[in-house]
Amino acid sequence: MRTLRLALAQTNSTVGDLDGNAAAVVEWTARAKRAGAHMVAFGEMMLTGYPVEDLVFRESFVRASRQRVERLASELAEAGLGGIVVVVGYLDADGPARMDADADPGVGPRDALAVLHSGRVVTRYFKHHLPNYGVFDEDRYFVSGDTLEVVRVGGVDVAVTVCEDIWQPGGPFAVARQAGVGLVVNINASPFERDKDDTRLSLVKRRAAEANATVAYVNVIGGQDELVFDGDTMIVKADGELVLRGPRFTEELLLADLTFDDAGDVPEVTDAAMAVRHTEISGGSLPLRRNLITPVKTEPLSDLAEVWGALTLGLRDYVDKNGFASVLFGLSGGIDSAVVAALAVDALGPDRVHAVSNPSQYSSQHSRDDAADLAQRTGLHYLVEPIQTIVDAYLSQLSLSGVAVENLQARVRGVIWMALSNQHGHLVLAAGNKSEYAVGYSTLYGDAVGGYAPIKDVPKTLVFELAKWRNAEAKRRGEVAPIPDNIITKPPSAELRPDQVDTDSLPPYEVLDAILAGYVDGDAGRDDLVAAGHDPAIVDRILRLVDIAEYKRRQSAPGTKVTGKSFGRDRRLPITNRFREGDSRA
Ligand SMILES: Nc1ncnc2c1ncn2[C@@H]1O[C@H](COP(=O)(O)OP(=O)(O)OC[C@H]2O[C@@H]([n+]3cccc(C(=O)O)c3)[C@H](O)[C@@H]2O)[C@@H](O)[C@H]1O
Ligand SMILES: Nc1ncnc2c1ncn2[C@@H]1O[C@H](COP(=O)(O)OP(=O)(O)OP(=O)(O)O)[C@@H](O)[C@H]1O
Ligand SMILES: NC(=O)CC[C@H](N)C(=O)O
Repeated sequence: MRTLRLALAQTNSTVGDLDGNAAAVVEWTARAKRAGAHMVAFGEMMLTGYPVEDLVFRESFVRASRQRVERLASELAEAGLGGIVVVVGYLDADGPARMDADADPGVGPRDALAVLHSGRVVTRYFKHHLPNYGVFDEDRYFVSGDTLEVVRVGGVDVAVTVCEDIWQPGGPFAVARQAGVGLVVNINASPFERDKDDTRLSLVKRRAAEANATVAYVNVIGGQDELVFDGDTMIVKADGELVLRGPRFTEELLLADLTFDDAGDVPEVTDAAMAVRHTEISGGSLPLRRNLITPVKTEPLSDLAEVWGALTLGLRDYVDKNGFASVLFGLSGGIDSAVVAALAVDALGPDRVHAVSNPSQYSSQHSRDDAADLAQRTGLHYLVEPIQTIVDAYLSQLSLSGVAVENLQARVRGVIWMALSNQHGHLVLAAGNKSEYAVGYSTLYGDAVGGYAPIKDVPKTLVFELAKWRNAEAKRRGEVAPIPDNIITKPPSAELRPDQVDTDSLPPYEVLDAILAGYVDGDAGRDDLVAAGHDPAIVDRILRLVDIAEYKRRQSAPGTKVTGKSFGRDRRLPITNRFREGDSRA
């Protein structure tokens, strides 16, 4: 029997920061070595960050990545870490991108993995299955690898694979079984989506059974524009036993001692879906420290806790990775900006959060009081900048009425936030939720301004649930609840005209969100929604609102994806579009 002490480094990388990411690999490898690990695996594209999008088309970037991985191998050896096997994701290419008309279809950019040892790149593996759905566009960028890489480490045969390789049957995992490997390492950049942890665990179990091997699944964490990576690193044995499960949303080095039969002679694999290449790093048993490793088994998070974790990490990383010291937003005393405030304080600490109350003649006293109360509870910086004199100055010059006057108020607020941003360098946050983005219920260049929209993918009904959950969480921890109860219980209102409430223009949010879940997230048609029991007149009205608001969404700030289908890359629709649901009915 052979024992391999495996380390899985669940780390946070930054797109384009090759030196910073390489330094993190050296630092975490040193930690793995101190813990007595023989092998350490990092996430997909750890060296470049993920996804690098059209940077793939720049030869200079590809070259920088290729050179950096070679240099990383020597830096590890220079740091006395050459004896540990390091598996790390990076961008490679063995030919020009396919957008080049003369490109050979068999070569091009590769979503690659390098195995580093003794100061050099011992071998490379190119991702076989390329995801090309939802937020992924890998057929645009990469050429699929066709060779499974097996490295022998301490007499154990280890196959290495990349992310999507584990999501599809019949690929590298089936070939790994034919190659008789003991362990399959799968390195990931798998973005968060509600309930994805349940999907992942059963997926890893299925692939472990398919490979008849232990599977080590390592995922990155961190925010990258609209995506947030949630970790959930795990090890599962061939029989489905869960050996280790890492935390969500935090960096962690996870360790396990894994026992295998001797690898013996290399089996000949013929007639497999992929070729198999073997590289021997060390055939003899590796020395094992006597200290016992008890692998971590993190308990799953509740649904709301994981959404909150994703939203705070997505916001924090957007702010930090883009170099902002602070954020600013309008705090109305309504539920949306209250939840954004609580998230921002959790993500950044109250000292980096600035909220502005901009009362107008229609702002109720309770909204002003609720905003001030929230500021006091959370300790964020709070400023009151009334807008009425500025609105009146516009109205004295322009003859406006109705929605134009409503929108003017929202726009004056937007101008104030952007002026404060320009003056003090705060990132402006847009407080709109997914239901509002869906139906266009926001003012362009008004409350929709901002560089980041933290709850853009959170339907209004979920905004309420999160507010209640966050307050209950505070109570459980013996802390002050951040959101005043009145904000949660009062009816939502834009307060842009006397006695306005959201239900003047929209159906109740429970009804709206159920229709949006079908139409936006599920791509259901009008007839499917009516057949599902929704009121036909409401369906017709909502679908029309969604269709004609495409132009607003296209101009909107990015925000953290938490649902199966977020606005943006997940859902791409033409702005100029005359198709209306129902038009094609016979
Ligand atoms: N296809 C297209 N492509 C490009 N631009 C297009 C366009 N169609 C209209 N436009 C432009 O967009 C303008 C209309 O958009 P916009 O100015 O935003 O105005 P609009 O959508 O007409 O009104 C904003 C709505 O949002 C509601 N609101 C505002 C603020 C906060 C809240 C809340 O509670 O969260 C709700 C408000 O009550 C009102 O119903 C047009 O005047 C035109 O300039
Ligand atoms: N009086 C105000 N002071 C500061 N910001 C405001 C004010 N009114 C609106 N805003 C900003 O405009 C955004 C949209 O306003 P709106 O009133 O629709 O949202 P809300 O008050 O957060 O939530 P809801 O009205 O849905 O309960 C707010 O989230 C807030 O950022
Ligand atoms: N980077 C990838 O290949 C990710 C795709 C995969 N289906 C996931 O969401 O985890």
